[in-house]
Amino acid sequence: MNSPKTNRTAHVYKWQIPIDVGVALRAKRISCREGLYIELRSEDRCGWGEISPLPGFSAESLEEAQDALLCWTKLWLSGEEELPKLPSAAFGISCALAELNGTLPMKADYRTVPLGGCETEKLVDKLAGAKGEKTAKVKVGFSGAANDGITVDTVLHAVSDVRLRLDANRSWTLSQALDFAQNIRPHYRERIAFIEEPCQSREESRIFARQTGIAIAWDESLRESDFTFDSSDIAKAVVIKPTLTGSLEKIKSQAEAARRLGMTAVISSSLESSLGLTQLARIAAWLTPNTIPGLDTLNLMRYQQIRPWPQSTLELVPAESLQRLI
Ligand SMILES: O=C(O)CCC(=O)c1ccccc1C(=O)O
Ligand SMILES: [Mg+2]
Repeated sequence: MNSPKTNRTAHVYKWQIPIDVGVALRAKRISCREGLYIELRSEDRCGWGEISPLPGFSAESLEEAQDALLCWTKLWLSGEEELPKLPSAAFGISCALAELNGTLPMKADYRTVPLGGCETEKLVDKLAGAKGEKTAKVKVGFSGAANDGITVDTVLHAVSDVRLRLDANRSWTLSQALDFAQNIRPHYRERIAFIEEPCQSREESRIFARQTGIAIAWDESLRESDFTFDSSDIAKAVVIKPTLTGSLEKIKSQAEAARRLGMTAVISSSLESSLGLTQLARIAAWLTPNTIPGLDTLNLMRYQQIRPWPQSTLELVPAESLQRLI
């Protein structure tokens, strides 16, 4: 059901949250996460969305996203519906519209895959004590490829029921990536669910997968203009970051394209605030019900806003405390 064109109201909020990005962002360090919220009302219904382009990852700036959002809001109030082109704005607005229209299911997947760097002892301790499905995500590519391989092998050896998602963010040449694999015992390699983007080029990453038997996933590649879903692609998974991708419709079509090819689609964070993250948990439960999403980034932030993540002990800042633009 679409909202009637009369009785519409809208607010836009601007916010900043101190953040310690740790290993999540590599060289692109930021100390403050900034963004916008849109709040749409029609009759007695309400929908929220988060628009927070990620510096170093989004092509658009916050200023550009804000201009697009304010312009769209004016048009929506007068009865228009068409989404802006900028991915962060299209994503946040489409979430707000989906909430308003009741098309974003409430059921959420609040499981996360704990995210960390290659600090063996910490990781082994944390995983040894974990219950249920043991999957962790480890950022590699910081301390030399061979070293990373040794660490990964050690963790797979120490925690016999762990599965790892690894992320190299295109750090390695093919020969470095092969050095990494060389240090992981072949029978442990199947417990690497995937490694995201091991090499600088897609073709090298594919050679790495063929030569080592280690599953690879596309993250950055998925958002490049020459990327296509291809049934002969050796990659086992794709990482979908909605803030960097666009509308819910586009997210849905990528998740469906992956499923048709038998690839795993993983909904993942672009360091959204708790409002956006809880919506990503709902999107994951809806579109990728058999896959734990990659949303372990809330604890990098100083506090939550508007909506709390269940079990989080971070302070929750309500809408009334945020700066309202309209
Ligand atoms: O995917 C996850 O599990 C966590 C999110 C994450 O790693 C990330 C977060 C922001 C920007 C880039 C990345 C990345 O995948 O490299
Ligand atoms: Mg990644």
